[in-house]
Amino acid sequence: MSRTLVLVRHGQSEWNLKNLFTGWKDPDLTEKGVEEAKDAGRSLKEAGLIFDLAFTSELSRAQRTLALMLDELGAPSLPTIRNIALNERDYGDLSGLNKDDARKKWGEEQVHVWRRSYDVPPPGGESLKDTGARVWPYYIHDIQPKVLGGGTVLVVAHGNSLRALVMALDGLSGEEIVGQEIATGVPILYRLNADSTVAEKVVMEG
Ligand SMILES: O=C(O)[C@@H](CO)OP(=O)(O)O
Repeated sequence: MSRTLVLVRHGQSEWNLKNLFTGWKDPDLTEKGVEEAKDAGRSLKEAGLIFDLAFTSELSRAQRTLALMLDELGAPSLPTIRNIALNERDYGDLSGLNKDDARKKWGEEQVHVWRRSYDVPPPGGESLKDTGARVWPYYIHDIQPKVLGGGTVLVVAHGNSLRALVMALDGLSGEEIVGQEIATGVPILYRLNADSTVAEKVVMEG
């Protein structure tokens, strides 16, 4: 019984590089992002992981990261399910704005609250709690059964959609999640017990 779940944030995007709030906007990966995706695929291959199924969002940066990883894993036609529930948090009116310009306009602290707090939404967008309210049910109904059925499942998504998932898997509070960052292209491996609790977590850094 593998019961293995691997979470990967997409590689660096053009808008990560330009320091823009991205949310549901759809920029491509940078060259560095392409390399990060390939490295993630290679390290999972070296670790001997053989996936049964992959999930990703409706956004190109995650889909392209997944495709690059699957090429490295030698599994380019792995069954893949795309769902909007795994999309990045909707950044609302901040989408497309430069993060430093936003800090100048609204102040460092307010921007940090919008970016990392649990339940304060950015103007016109989703809080992490709102994001979790779509990510977690999707995990429970669609992803978790595949893992508990004994599968090895890959999820390639986004910084905040994965923060919402990690918060629930790790049992973190609204205060604890503030300090959690998900690095681009660094696989986070969970092995689950039969009762769905986490048996082991490994962050596969370089
Ligand atoms: O802009 C975004 O959509 C996210 C992820 O890149 O940014 P932040 O890290 O500020 O939540």
